Amino acid sequence: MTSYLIKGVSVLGGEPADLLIRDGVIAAGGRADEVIDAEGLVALPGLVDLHTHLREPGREDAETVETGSRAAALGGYTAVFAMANTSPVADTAGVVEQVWRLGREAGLVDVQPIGAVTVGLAGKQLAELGAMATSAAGVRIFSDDGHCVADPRLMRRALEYVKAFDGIIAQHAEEPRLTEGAQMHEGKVSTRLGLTGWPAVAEEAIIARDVLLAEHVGSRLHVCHVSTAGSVEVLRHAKARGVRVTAEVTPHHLLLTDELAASYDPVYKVNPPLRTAADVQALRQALVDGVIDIVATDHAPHAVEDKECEWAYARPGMVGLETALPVVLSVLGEQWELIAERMSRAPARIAGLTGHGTDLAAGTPANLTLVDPSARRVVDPAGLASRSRNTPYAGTTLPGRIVATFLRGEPTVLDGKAVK
Ligand SMILES: NC(=O)N[C@@H](CC(=O)O)C(=O)O
Repeated sequence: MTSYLIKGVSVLGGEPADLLIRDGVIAAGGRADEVIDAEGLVALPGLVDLHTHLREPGREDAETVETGSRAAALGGYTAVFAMANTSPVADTAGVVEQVWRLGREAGLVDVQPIGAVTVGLAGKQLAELGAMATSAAGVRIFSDDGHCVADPRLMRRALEYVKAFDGIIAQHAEEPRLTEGAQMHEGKVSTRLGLTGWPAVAEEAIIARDVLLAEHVGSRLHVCHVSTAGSVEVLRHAKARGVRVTAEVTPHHLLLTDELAASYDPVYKVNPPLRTAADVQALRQALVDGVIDIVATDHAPHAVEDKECEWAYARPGMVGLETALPVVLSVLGEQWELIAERMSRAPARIAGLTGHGTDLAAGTPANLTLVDPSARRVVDPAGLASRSRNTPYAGTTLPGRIVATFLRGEPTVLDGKAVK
C-alpha cells in the first residue's frame, strides 16, 4: 500500500504541518513513497452524508451506487447513507445487502444503506426493520424519505421497535394533507406565480408531533432536511426538554430562496421547497448554534426527462454531493472546526459510524479530504461525475476545490480527479 506524506497542510485550519498516511491510518512520522505538496490546503476528516439518493436498484439511468460514490468522493466524502426510495424499495434485508455490496465493490466511499420504515414506503405496515438491522448491511437508520410516515400510530411503533437496538427513525416531515398538489413554498411568491403552495406548517406540525412521540417512547428521531424558521423553534424547544432528536439542513436550503421559482426552471423544484430569505437566515443561525446538528446533501439525481419539462411535471430534487462543501464554505466562511463538526463528526456520531469523523490524530483511520479554500470554481453540469445534471448552481462561482480524498489511506481523488 502506497504511503503518502502530505506536506505543509493545515489540519482543520491549524498551523501548517506534515501528515503521514501509512497502512490505512494517520502515522506519527517517518518516510513515505509519495509526497503531496499541500501548501495552502486544509485537511478535514472525510465528510459523511446521512442523506443521499443513489437510485440503484431501479433508476440506474439517473445514478448508480458507483457514479454516486464517485460524485461523493469528488465532493470530499468518505461515507454516504443511501436512502431507501429505490425500486424495489430498500425494505428488506435482500435489497439493503445489495446496496451495501455494490458500495463495497465500487470502493470509493463507505455506502451505508438506510432501510425503509414501511413496506414499499406506503405508510401502512412496518417493514422488516429487525432483519435489515441484523443483515450484513447492519442498518441503524430507517426512513421513508420522499414520503412522510404520516400515521402517528405507525410512527410510534417504528420508534418503539428501533429503540431495542438504539436505531433511528429519520423522518421526512411533511403532513400530506397539507401539501396535496403543492408545487413550491406557500407564500407571496407562490401567490404571485399562481402555483399551489407547500406551507411551512406542513413540516412544523409533523416535527412537533414526532418530537413528542420520540419523547414519549424515549427513542431517537432524526429530522431530514429542515427548511423553515418555525421548525427550528420546535427543535430548539424539544432539545431544551432533552428529547433525543437530531436534525439536518441541506446546502440548498442554506443558500437559495423561493424567489428562484419565478424562473419556472424545474431545476429549482425540490422537496421540501426552497423557502424565504428569513427561513434561510434562521437555518444558518441554527446550524451555527447547534439546534441543527448537521448538513446533509439530499443529493437527488434525476434523469433529463424528469427534470427538463414543465414545472408541474418535474420531479423534485437537486444533485448536491459535488457542491456541498463549496456551498457551505460560501455560507459559513472558513470556520473549519464548525464545518468538520457539522459535515463529518456529528453525522458519524449520530450514525454510530466508527473510523469516520475523527480528529485526524495519529493512529486514526486515514479518512480525510484536502481542500483548497482559495480556489474558485464555476459549476459546469457537464463536468459533474454524477450521472444526472440537475444542479441549481450551473454557471455559479463557488469557493473551495476538493483536491484529494482518502478512504482508509487509499486515494479516491487526487489533483481534483477521481482515481478510478
Ligand atoms: N428531496 C427531493 O426533492 N427529492 C427526493 C425525495 C423527496 O424528498 O421528495 C428524491 O428522491 O428525489
